Amino acid sequence: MEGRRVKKAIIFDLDGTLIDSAPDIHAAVNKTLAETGDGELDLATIRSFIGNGVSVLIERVIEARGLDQSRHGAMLETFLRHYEADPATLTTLYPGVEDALEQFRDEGWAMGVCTNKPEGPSRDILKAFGIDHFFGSVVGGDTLEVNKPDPAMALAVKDQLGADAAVYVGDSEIDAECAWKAKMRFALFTEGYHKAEDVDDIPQDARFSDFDVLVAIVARLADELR
Ligand SMILES: O=C(O)COP(=O)(O)O
Repeated sequence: MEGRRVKKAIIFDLDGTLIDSAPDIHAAVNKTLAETGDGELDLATIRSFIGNGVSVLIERVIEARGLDQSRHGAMLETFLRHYEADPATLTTLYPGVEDALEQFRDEGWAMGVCTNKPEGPSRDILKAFGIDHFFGSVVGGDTLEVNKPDPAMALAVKDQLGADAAVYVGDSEIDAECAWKAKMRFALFTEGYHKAEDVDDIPQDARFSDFDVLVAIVARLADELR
Protein backbone atom coordinates (compact mmCIF):
# COMPACT_ATOMS: atom_id res chain seq x y z
CA MET A 1 0.00 0.00 0.00
CA GLU A 2 1.54 3.30 -1.12
CA GLY A 3 2.37 5.69 1.67
CA ARG A 4 1.55 3.35 4.55
CA ARG A 5 4.33 3.06 7.12
CA VAL A 6 5.66 -0.50 7.25
CA LYS A 7 6.04 -1.76 10.81
CA LYS A 8 9.37 -3.54 11.06
CA ALA A 9 10.65 -5.96 13.67
CA ILE A 10 13.88 -7.69 14.61
CA ILE A 11 13.70 -11.41 15.33
CA PHE A 12 16.58 -12.97 17.25
CA ASP A 13 17.64 -16.58 17.51
CA LEU A 14 18.70 -17.45 21.09
CA ASP A 15 21.36 -20.20 21.39
CA GLY A 16 24.61 -19.10 19.75
CA THR A 17 23.18 -15.64 18.93
CA LEU A 18 22.16 -13.77 22.09
CA ILE A 19 23.60 -16.33 24.51
CA ASP A 20 26.46 -18.80 24.64
CA SER A 21 24.39 -21.56 26.22
CA ALA A 22 26.46 -24.59 25.24
CA PRO A 23 28.17 -24.93 28.67
CA ASP A 24 24.82 -25.38 30.51
CA ILE A 25 23.46 -27.70 27.80
CA HIS A 26 26.72 -29.67 28.03
CA ALA A 27 26.43 -29.92 31.83
CA ALA A 28 22.82 -31.15 31.64
CA VAL A 29 23.74 -33.76 29.00
CA ASN A 30 26.57 -35.11 31.13
CA LYS A 31 24.37 -35.20 34.26
CA THR A 32 21.88 -37.22 32.16
CA LEU A 33 24.55 -39.66 30.95
CA ALA A 34 26.00 -39.96 34.46
CA GLU A 35 22.66 -41.10 35.93
CA THR A 36 22.83 -44.27 33.88
CA GLY A 37 26.63 -44.67 33.77
CA ASP A 38 26.75 -43.88 30.04
CA GLY A 39 29.96 -41.85 30.06
CA GLU A 40 30.27 -38.24 28.94
CA LEU A 41 30.74 -36.01 25.90
CA ASP A 42 32.97 -32.96 25.51
CA LEU A 43 31.79 -29.38 25.11
CA ALA A 44 32.76 -29.03 21.42
CA THR A 45 30.76 -32.13 20.55
CA ILE A 46 27.69 -30.88 22.39
CA ARG A 47 28.04 -27.43 20.81
CA SER A 48 27.94 -29.09 17.38
CA PHE A 49 24.68 -30.86 18.36
CA ILE A 50 22.79 -27.62 19.16
CA GLY A 51 20.41 -25.99 16.71
CA ASN A 52 17.56 -28.37 15.89
CA GLY A 53 15.99 -28.44 19.36
CA VAL A 54 16.27 -30.73 22.38
CA SER A 55 14.76 -33.84 20.81
CA VAL A 56 17.35 -33.90 18.00
CA LEU A 57 20.08 -33.01 20.54
CA ILE A 58 19.26 -36.15 22.54
CA GLU A 59 19.10 -38.26 19.36
CA ARG A 60 22.64 -37.09 18.54
CA VAL A 61 23.85 -37.74 22.11
CA ILE A 62 22.46 -41.30 21.97
CA GLU A 63 24.16 -41.89 18.62
CA ALA A 64 27.48 -40.43 19.78
CA ARG A 65 27.52 -42.68 22.85
CA GLY A 66 26.48 -45.76 20.80
CA LEU A 67 23.27 -46.19 22.82
CA ASP A 68 19.86 -47.40 21.71
CA GLN A 69 17.37 -44.83 20.39
CA SER A 70 14.64 -46.67 22.33
CA ARG A 71 15.98 -44.76 25.35
CA HIS A 72 15.22 -41.39 23.72
CA GLY A 73 12.02 -40.57 25.66
CA ALA A 74 13.52 -41.32 29.07
CA MET A 75 16.79 -39.50 28.30
CA LEU A 76 14.97 -36.44 26.97
CA GLU A 77 12.91 -36.29 30.16
CA THR A 78 16.04 -36.58 32.34
CA PHE A 79 17.88 -33.97 30.27
CA LEU A 80 14.98 -31.49 30.57
CA ARG A 81 14.81 -32.08 34.33
CA HIS A 82 18.49 -31.14 34.68
CA TYR A 83 18.43 -28.31 32.14
CA GLU A 84 15.26 -26.65 33.44
CA ALA A 85 16.67 -26.78 36.99
CA ASP A 86 19.84 -24.98 35.90
CA PRO A 87 19.54 -23.21 32.53
CA ALA A 88 21.65 -20.11 33.13
CA THR A 89 24.52 -20.85 35.52
CA LEU A 90 27.33 -21.32 32.98
CA THR A 91 25.57 -19.48 30.15
CA THR A 92 26.73 -15.98 29.15
CA LEU A 93 25.32 -13.17 27.03
CA TYR A 94 27.57 -12.43 24.06
CA PRO A 95 29.46 -9.13 24.52
CA GLY A 96 27.49 -6.07 23.43
CA VAL A 97 24.09 -7.81 23.33
CA GLU A 98 22.50 -5.74 26.07
CA ASP A 99 23.73 -2.42 24.62
CA ALA A 100 22.47 -3.37 21.17
CA LEU A 101 19.05 -4.35 22.56
CA GLU A 102 18.86 -1.03 24.41
CA GLN A 103 19.70 0.89 21.25
CA PHE A 104 17.10 -1.00 19.25
CA ARG A 105 14.52 -0.36 21.97
CA ASP A 106 15.38 3.36 21.99
CA GLU A 107 14.96 3.43 18.20
CA GLY A 108 11.47 1.97 18.63
CA TRP A 109 12.03 -1.49 17.18
CA ALA A 110 9.66 -4.33 18.05
CA MET A 111 11.77 -7.36 19.01
CA GLY A 112 11.12 -11.06 19.42
CA VAL A 113 12.90 -14.35 20.00
CA CYS A 114 12.55 -17.39 17.75
CA THR A 115 14.36 -20.40 19.22
CA ASN A 116 14.25 -24.18 18.93
CA LYS A 117 14.97 -24.33 22.69
CA PRO A 118 11.74 -25.06 24.63
CA GLU A 119 9.85 -21.88 25.53
CA GLY A 120 10.00 -22.37 29.34
CA PRO A 121 13.78 -22.42 29.80
CA SER A 122 14.12 -19.79 27.04
CA ARG A 123 11.96 -17.38 29.03
CA ASP A 124 13.78 -18.31 32.27
CA ILE A 125 17.14 -17.52 30.67
CA LEU A 126 15.97 -14.17 29.26
CA LYS A 127 14.68 -13.30 32.74
CA ALA A 128 17.88 -14.47 34.45
CA PHE A 129 19.86 -12.03 32.30
CA GLY A 130 17.30 -9.25 32.80
CA ILE A 131 16.60 -8.92 29.07
CA ASP A 132 13.10 -10.45 28.89
CA HIS A 133 11.44 -7.00 28.86
CA PHE A 134 12.93 -6.23 25.43
CA PHE A 135 10.90 -8.94 23.70
CA GLY A 136 7.24 -8.72 22.74
CA SER A 137 7.19 -12.32 21.56
CA VAL A 138 9.07 -15.52 22.41
CA VAL A 139 8.37 -18.61 20.31
CA GLY A 140 10.21 -21.76 21.41
CA GLY A 141 10.74 -25.23 20.03
CA ASP A 142 7.63 -26.56 21.80
CA THR A 143 5.38 -23.56 21.16
CA LEU A 144 4.12 -24.73 17.76
CA GLU A 145 3.83 -28.15 16.11
CA VAL A 146 6.92 -27.42 14.01
CA ASN A 147 10.52 -26.36 14.59
CA LYS A 148 12.94 -24.17 12.61
CA PRO A 149 13.82 -24.22 9.74
CA ASP A 150 10.06 -24.28 9.26
CA PRO A 151 9.25 -20.59 8.69
CA ALA A 152 6.05 -20.85 10.77
CA MET A 153 8.05 -20.04 13.92
CA ALA A 154 9.55 -16.80 12.60
CA LEU A 155 6.23 -15.82 11.02
CA ALA A 156 4.47 -16.41 14.36
CA VAL A 157 6.91 -14.04 16.09
CA LYS A 158 6.40 -11.43 13.37
CA ASP A 159 2.61 -11.75 13.72
CA GLN A 160 2.69 -11.55 17.52
CA LEU A 161 4.73 -8.36 17.20
CA GLY A 162 2.18 -6.98 14.75
CA ALA A 163 4.94 -6.39 12.19
CA ASP A 164 4.71 -6.32 8.40
CA ALA A 165 8.36 -7.17 7.79
CA ALA A 166 11.33 -8.35 9.82
CA VAL A 167 15.09 -8.68 9.93
CA TYR A 168 16.16 -12.04 11.35
CA VAL A 169 19.42 -12.28 13.34
CA GLY A 170 20.83 -15.78 13.83
CA ASP A 171 23.98 -17.88 13.92
CA SER A 172 23.28 -21.03 11.96
CA GLU A 173 22.31 -22.67 8.70
CA ILE A 174 18.95 -23.47 10.31
CA ASP A 175 18.31 -19.79 10.98
CA ALA A 176 19.40 -18.84 7.46
CA GLU A 177 16.95 -21.35 5.96
CA CYS A 178 14.15 -20.27 8.29
CA ALA A 179 14.69 -16.58 7.43
CA TRP A 180 14.82 -17.31 3.70
CA LYS A 181 11.61 -19.37 3.81
CA ALA A 182 9.92 -16.63 5.87
CA LYS A 183 11.09 -14.01 3.32
CA MET A 184 13.05 -12.05 5.91
CA ARG A 185 16.43 -10.37 5.58
CA PHE A 186 19.08 -12.40 7.44
CA ALA A 187 22.07 -11.13 9.45
CA LEU A 188 24.50 -13.91 10.40
CA PHE A 189 26.37 -13.76 13.74
CA THR A 190 29.60 -15.60 12.93
CA GLU A 191 30.69 -16.37 16.52
CA GLY A 192 27.88 -18.82 17.29
CA TYR A 193 27.24 -22.49 16.47
CA HIS A 194 27.20 -22.74 12.67
CA LYS A 195 28.43 -25.95 11.05
CA ALA A 196 29.93 -24.65 7.78
CA GLU A 197 33.73 -24.35 7.66
CA ASP A 198 33.33 -21.22 5.55
CA VAL A 199 30.67 -18.69 6.57
CA ASP A 200 30.36 -17.67 2.88
CA ASP A 201 28.56 -21.00 2.41
CA ILE A 202 25.69 -19.84 4.65
CA PRO A 203 23.09 -17.76 2.75
CA GLN A 204 23.05 -14.26 4.28
CA ASP A 205 22.29 -10.63 3.57
CA ALA A 206 24.96 -9.44 6.01
CA ARG A 207 27.21 -10.83 8.72
CA PHE A 208 28.82 -9.59 11.91
CA SER A 209 31.13 -10.86 14.64
CA ASP A 210 30.57 -8.02 17.09
CA PHE A 211 27.21 -6.72 18.34
CA ASP A 212 28.58 -3.16 18.20
CA VAL A 213 28.05 -3.14 14.45
CA LEU A 214 24.65 -4.85 14.42
CA VAL A 215 22.68 -1.63 14.85
CA ALA A 216 24.15 -0.22 11.62
CA ILE A 217 23.67 -3.52 9.79
CA VAL A 218 20.02 -3.79 10.80
CA ALA A 219 19.39 -0.17 9.76
CA ARG A 220 20.76 -0.98 6.28
CA LEU A 221 18.78 -4.21 5.93
CA ALA A 222 15.62 -2.53 7.21
CA ASP A 223 15.89 0.11 4.46
CA GLU A 224 15.47 -2.72 1.95
CA LEU A 225 12.26 -3.95 3.61
CA ARG A 226 8.99 -3.06 1.97
O1 LIG B 1 17.98 -25.56 21.32
C1 LIG B 1 18.46 -25.65 20.16
O2 LIG B 1 18.83 -26.72 19.64
C2 LIG B 1 18.67 -24.43 19.33
O3 LIG B 1 18.22 -23.26 19.85
P1 LIG B 1 18.30 -21.94 18.92
O4 LIG B 1 17.19 -22.12 17.91
O5 LIG B 1 18.07 -20.84 19.90
O6 LIG B 1 19.65 -21.88 18.27
